[in-house]
Amino acid sequence: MSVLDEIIDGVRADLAERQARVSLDELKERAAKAPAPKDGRAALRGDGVKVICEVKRSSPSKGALAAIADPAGLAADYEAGGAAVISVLTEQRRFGGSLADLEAVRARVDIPVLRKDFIVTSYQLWEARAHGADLALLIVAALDQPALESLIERAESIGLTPLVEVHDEDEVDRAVDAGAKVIGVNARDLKTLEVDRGTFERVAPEIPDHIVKVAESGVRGPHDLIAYANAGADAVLVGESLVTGRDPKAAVADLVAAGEHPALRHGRG
Ligand SMILES: O=P(O)(O)OC[C@@H](O)[C@@H](O)c1c[nH]c2ccccc12
Repeated sequence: MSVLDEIIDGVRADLAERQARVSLDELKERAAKAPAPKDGRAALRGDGVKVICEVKRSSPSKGALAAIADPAGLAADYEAGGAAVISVLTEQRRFGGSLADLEAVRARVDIPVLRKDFIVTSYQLWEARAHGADLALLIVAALDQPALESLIERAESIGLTPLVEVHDEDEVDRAVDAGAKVIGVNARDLKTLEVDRGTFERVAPEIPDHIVKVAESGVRGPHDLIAYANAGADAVLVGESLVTGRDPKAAVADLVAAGEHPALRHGRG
């Protein structure tokens, strides 16, 4: 059994417990009262490389990364540093996240917020919207093709922008066929947890121009952002190096400044 399968087993168990407590109708009522969704796709493409900053306490590969007593305060620092989108991990067992974190971040920042989790049913999309998310991650490796298609469609109908995550060329084809408009290439293989920073450069040429391209994982600082930008990334998603660093706001500002360098704009689509 791969790490991804193990994570999803845990996610399904926690999900069953929440479904027993909160009905879908209740979630839909809460979603109707949530702040109107912001355009996640528009936030990720424009002048310069956009930076998605993640609230991440732990990871399956490294265990505890940072205590993060105040996730909303961290998100506010990210926003002040120039982040385009905040990613909030809500998976509990391996990443130490929660829907409470999502809601706290939503209440504090004005930029779009991404629910980062292992989404396998539309119930989780309603949860995302009910707690104020504007985007939701859908991981191709975790879903069969009919499920991927229907979750993309459902996310859009709820007002969420799906960020569809891939790790190789075959998954790009599946994402494109399913109608993805924003694709994230994860440098980390969720089945083995290995990071290969060459993944984006290899896989991105398969992604059609009209689709927004996000390079995920492994960004240690501006040099990694520049490498991803030169390989065609519209945006990068950064977690670990921000939560483990001393000054997240300054670190984000350095990334944003690197991504706004005029030399990078040439040739990006
Ligand atoms: O901490 P990093 O290497 O900066 O990576 C962030 C993000 O890409 C990573 O957390 C991630 C990418 N895809 C995921 C899917 C599930 C959980 C986590 C992730």
